[in-house]
Amino acid sequence: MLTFFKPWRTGKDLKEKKETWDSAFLDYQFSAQQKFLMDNFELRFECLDSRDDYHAQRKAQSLGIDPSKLEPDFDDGIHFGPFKCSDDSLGVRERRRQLDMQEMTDLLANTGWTNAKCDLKSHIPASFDYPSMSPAAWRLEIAKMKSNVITNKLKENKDQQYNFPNKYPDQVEVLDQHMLEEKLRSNQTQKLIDDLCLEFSLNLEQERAFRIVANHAVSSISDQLKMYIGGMAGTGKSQVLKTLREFFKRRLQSQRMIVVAPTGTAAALLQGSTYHSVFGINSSEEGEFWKMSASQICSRLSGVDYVFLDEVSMLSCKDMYKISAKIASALNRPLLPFGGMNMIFAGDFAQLPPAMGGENVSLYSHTIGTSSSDQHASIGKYLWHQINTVVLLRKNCRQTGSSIRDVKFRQALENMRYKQCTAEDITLLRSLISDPSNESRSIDNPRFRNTSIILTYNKHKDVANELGTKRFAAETGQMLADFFSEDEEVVFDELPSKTHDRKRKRRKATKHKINDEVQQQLWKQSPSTNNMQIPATLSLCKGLPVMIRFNGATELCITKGQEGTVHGWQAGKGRHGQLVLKVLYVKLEKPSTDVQFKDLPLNVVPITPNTRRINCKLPDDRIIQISRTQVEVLPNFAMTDFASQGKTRDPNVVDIYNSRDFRAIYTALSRSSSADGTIILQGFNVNHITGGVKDKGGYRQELRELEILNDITKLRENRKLPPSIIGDLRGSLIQQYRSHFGKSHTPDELHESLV
Ligand SMILES: Nc1ncnc2c1ncn2[C@@H]1O[C@H](COP(=O)(O)OP(=O)(O)OP(=O)(O)O)[C@@H](O)[C@H]1O
Repeated sequence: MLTFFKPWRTGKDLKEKKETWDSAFLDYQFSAQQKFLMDNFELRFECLDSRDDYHAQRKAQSLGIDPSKLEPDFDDGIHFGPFKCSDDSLGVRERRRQLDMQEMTDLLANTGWTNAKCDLKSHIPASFDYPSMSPAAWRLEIAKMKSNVITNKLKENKDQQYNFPNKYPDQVEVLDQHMLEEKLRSNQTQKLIDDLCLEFSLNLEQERAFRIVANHAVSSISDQLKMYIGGMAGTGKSQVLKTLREFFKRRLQSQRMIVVAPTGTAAALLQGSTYHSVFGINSSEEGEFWKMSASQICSRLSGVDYVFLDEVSMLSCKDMYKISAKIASALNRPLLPFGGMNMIFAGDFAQLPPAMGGENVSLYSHTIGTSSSDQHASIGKYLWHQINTVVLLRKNCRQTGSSIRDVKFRQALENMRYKQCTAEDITLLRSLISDPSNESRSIDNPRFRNTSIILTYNKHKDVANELGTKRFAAETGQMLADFFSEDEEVVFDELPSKTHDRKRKRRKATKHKINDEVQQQLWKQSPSTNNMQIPATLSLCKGLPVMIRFNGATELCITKGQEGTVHGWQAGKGRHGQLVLKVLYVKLEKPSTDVQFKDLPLNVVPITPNTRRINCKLPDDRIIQISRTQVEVLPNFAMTDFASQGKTRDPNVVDIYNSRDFRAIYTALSRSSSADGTIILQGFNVNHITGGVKDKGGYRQELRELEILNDITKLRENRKLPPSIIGDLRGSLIQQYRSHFGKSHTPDELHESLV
């Protein structure tokens, strides 16, 4: 403070040789203004603490916790002191959570869903002699197999690679005989494109989307492709992807296209990877923490010309920026959007927005770009507006039934996208609600009772999983084995009361054994009480349906969202003498590719425990940070709407009573392929699906603009695009379109609620 406020040229001006700093400080007469400034010196650090609190609140929100009830010291454990916990001090939030869970328990019990009445003994796998390998040895084996798959892929890529003419004009390139044979090849290629359209029975729009990419891929000089394939759920966006994959495969160029998605579940469905793992982007929600250099990403992108990113609605503007920046830095082309890589985005904006931040951070958010606070998000939105080729698919290939109810169901879903359900739609949707008095339309019907339920909150998922597990054990005549987590308390160093350094110090953390009383409390807590949903206690039996909850090795289908059943396990004793899982063997359900581990049956994979640092809620509402070691799987009797996005499910059981808005309801219901294959567990909020999207400015504008871009793309493909409509950006294209066709002109297929 003296150096700041006392005039000085040498140290002696500040204090005499024998004087202490303290006495020099006390002797100096600071002015009132200086004292005021000194009082506020800690302001910055207080702001940083507030920022951390805010982040913690947002995290809590994602856990379904009311942030207004958060204690001010919800941070990272620093204020926490030694753990103490007592049963009789239930916190407000915990009490409410338990009430909510009880409601769901009662609801399921009243429908008869919890009663054991089938004989499922055939679901128990035969006993098997597992190789006696430690978890570490299995981890090594997984790493080895994963690296083999990657090496083989790279080798295949190298063998298949041949030089394509340079895509960038004004650059000289030596062409070989290979290029002279191009004409012959181009005829063969056109035949291949035609054949594939027939083989995959592509409809008109699907074919248009496929041809745009395929022709781009065979053209010797093409601009960077920046494309979006949209359309309502089930219109076959993934089908176009399948056709493209086959196209590249038949041309021995599989390496040219990679497929990525924002979540492990979506990626697993497409046999792709999360974009985090491919581009080395960290994500706490997906539990992915990558340290990848630009050269590593570059080697991953070697030979890749197309990136297909599905479920784009779940991407935030910031995510878009990160993806572009990573690709540009890996390819060393910082001046080009996405580093010049051809990008194909697919998805439906009527489905769920990003999990963290929702609509406000989505690609169509109206608030992004209006403040200077988040430039990355603004750049991300600008990048999204670089997409100038749009194909909107119209024909619903999922709900294809021709019965009157199916036609009505399709219409209701179509109207739901625009929050414009009619009275007739509501009547139809009400007829889908589970009816205990009608055996065929009850959730207790054998057709529906063994299907996992799509719902909104993780706490409700916990209830369904717990009750479903008990029921399954009873129906298979097995005892449940409880496997407990190994937890350690994470204690942070105290921060000095005054920070002299401008730089904020990172607090060191040390791990300590948790006392038995608190450990018992933690083991009773359900998975949704921690931010990564790692179960404290896993109750398992053989054949039990489970879902893998971490991205271990996408190449071996050990991916977050992959479904399977328990095949067997190796157990041991933990620090508290409790039963712990050493290895869980999971039989994969419909894996995207067969996985064969040595000495294990086909598609049985070993899952070993992971150690993660998590925020865990105690019954008295305090949030503590612990380090938990556990096998990351959960029973699969329910899943959240986020996990369901992209799936086709028949039958489809949904609980949309708590859905946040029309997009969540639409996502859950549109998984189904027929009206009769759909059961709604309880009622729904009619206001969520009626009233139109007039108040959803960004969403409405996005849909309108995509329709115009779709029209422009169609005109361009048919060579009917007026020459005045040129450009590379959404804004200018739409402006020229409007000035050519008139401001009030709208594409023919624009939904009436968007007019
Ligand atoms: N041209 C087609 N011919 C026959 N079946 C098709 C066709 N296109 C798609 N399907 C089928 O329709 C269903 C839905 O298709 P798909 O999953 O590709 O839709 P989507 O648009 O990606 O859906 P979502 O938005 O929900 O992810 C799938 O079962 C798929 O096999």
